[in-house]
Amino acid sequence: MSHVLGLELRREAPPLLGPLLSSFPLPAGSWPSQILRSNHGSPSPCLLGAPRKAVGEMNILAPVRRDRVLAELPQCLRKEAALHVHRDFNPRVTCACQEHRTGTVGFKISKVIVVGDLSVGKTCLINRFCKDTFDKNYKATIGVDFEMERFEVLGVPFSLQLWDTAGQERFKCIASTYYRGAQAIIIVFNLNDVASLEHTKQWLADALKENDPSSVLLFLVGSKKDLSTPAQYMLMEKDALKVAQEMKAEYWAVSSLTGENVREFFFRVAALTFEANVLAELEKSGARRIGDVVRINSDDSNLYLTANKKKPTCCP
Ligand SMILES: Nc1nc2c(ncn2[C@@H]2O[C@H](COP(=O)(O)OP(=O)(O)OP(=O)(O)O)[C@@H](O)[C@H]2O)c(=O)[nH]1
Ligand SMILES: [Mg+2]
Repeated sequence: MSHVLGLELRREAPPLLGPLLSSFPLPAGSWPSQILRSNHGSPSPCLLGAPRKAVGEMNILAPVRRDRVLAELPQCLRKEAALHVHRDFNPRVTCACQEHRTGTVGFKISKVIVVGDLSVGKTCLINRFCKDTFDKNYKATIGVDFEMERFEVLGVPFSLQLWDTAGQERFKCIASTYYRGAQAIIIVFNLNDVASLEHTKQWLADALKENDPSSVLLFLVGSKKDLSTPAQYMLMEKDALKVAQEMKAEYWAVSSLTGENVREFFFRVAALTFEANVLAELEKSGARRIGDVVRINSDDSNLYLTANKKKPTCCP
């Protein structure tokens, strides 16, 4: 155990999770073990002794919920700012799943970090998807929190660990120590606050310092859509699409209050992370054919991450 700025951290995963987490990167072996929140946007010392949410409590081995099963590729929101616009999963991925050649995918936890200004709605977004709840009162995240969400993609079990980070400047140093090893970065801004959109570039730069920009998947998410009129939304969307294109991120607009696009968005994150993971496994295992290259940062204006469109040899 150790204490970082008053937060108690467990240094080892429980034995049961050891093999599952062996490939899961964490800074210095640390695990956050509790959610610390205040009721008015500031830390409350009385909460420091609150019951801990241990890693062992994560619902990692429970059966996959029926509504977390993905048989088809969920589509992007806007073709102008999408990671790719293919209608279906990469055929090599579909084929590998049918033939049970997905390597460690299915036993691996993919790390997704959620960053953005304070109060943009990161925690509410995660809670809407994972718990189907919405809290209208602002409770600042202190440091980091996480939720585990299990999926079944093309018949293969797949888990996302969603890391909810603090947007408040004073907690940023704690949160940033958890950026490392992300497979996807979700940068959230408030659709009703243009400054929060401008700040997304800095959030991305900070998150990329700890990650490999060539392999991480980026999502730019506008929150609180329910608070914009259609006209206001259209104006903001124009700017947001531009920023997303510059970042090579996939653009989404959501409301955690109404639930609009929340499920669709996280399904898309799960599907694209899964697809990238299986392709990486195939590459590692040597199944990849010479010349069948995954291009990152493609010149194709719509496709930031795209695979060679030639038919694979393993499928008809
Ligand atoms: N109307 C509306 N309010 C929202 C929505 N999402 C979040 N909020 C409100 O915005 C406030 C901040 O939400 P949080 O999710 O706590 O924000 P956060 O980004 O996690 O903030 P930090 O933890 O400080 O970084 C809360 O009062 C929420 O109720 C939304 O979709 N619509
Ligand atoms: Mg929060």
